[in-house]
Amino acid sequence: MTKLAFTPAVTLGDIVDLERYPITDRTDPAYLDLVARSQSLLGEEGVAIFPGFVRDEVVGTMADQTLALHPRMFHFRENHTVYFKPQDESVDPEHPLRRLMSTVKDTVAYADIPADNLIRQIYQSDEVLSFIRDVLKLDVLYRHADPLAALNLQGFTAGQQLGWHFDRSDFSVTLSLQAASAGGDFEYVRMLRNEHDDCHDEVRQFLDNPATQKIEVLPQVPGTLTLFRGRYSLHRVTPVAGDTLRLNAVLAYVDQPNVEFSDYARKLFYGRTSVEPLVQDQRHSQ
Ligand SMILES: O=C(O)CCC(=O)C(=O)O
Ligand SMILES: [Fe+2]
Repeated sequence: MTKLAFTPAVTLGDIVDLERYPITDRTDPAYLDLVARSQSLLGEEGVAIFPGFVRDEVVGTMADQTLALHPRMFHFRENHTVYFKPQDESVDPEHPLRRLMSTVKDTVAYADIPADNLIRQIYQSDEVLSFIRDVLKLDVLYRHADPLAALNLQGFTAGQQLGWHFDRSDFSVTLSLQAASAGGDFEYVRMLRNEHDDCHDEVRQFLDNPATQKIEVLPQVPGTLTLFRGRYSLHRVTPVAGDTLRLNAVLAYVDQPNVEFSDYARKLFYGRTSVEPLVQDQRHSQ
């Protein structure tokens, strides 16, 4: 794959395939058609994917820039319930309110992503923000204001994974940068709970025997932008195998301005509460 050397004059059109995704003109009939199709996909399937959103020759550079940060990533390891609620010790051990899933991944906080990383250009783009807002049918959408959580890069090495969970947010936006040689697929079960019911019985049945539900799979194709509604659809990233890391970016957008993480959440996800970089020893301490 040819690599694009970084120059400060790189424009959005050098990075995003604007012929395929004409997001710079929100009155273009092709744009309106793209948004309408994506809105119905997201409504019906809970997911809308945009393959080739980032041009092939650029995504390799983004993967290299991410890989260069790997030694500085925070090693995140947490056992959690699928609901991310504290374990309920009063129910039996196999109950989903007590059963623990394992998540292990390496993360780069926003503050640690160098200014010349091309992923910043996508996150800072107002055109990308408006496109996502239009597909989500929202009147307003903001970049996350947290200096650590706004934009993250993730790396999954062999054995690392994201355990089954429901998101605490209505939607997520991710960009795949590199696929693992094996594993690292995104799997989901559509609408396994709903607004009114956490569906403990169905979730328990599924965890006991995954064949009780239809599992859909999104293989990771570099350059693909994914919008996913994960609050009610159970999902995970399967354990990575082999030497090639699964790399992606998580772009955090919210429907309110000035949203920041609590100190507790910062410490949990990034190992620190301030924007100052971690000292080496703390990064891979677990
Ligand atoms: O890495 C991914 O593809 C999904 C991430 C995810 O589900 C999450 O961060 O909640
Ligand atoms: Fe998730």
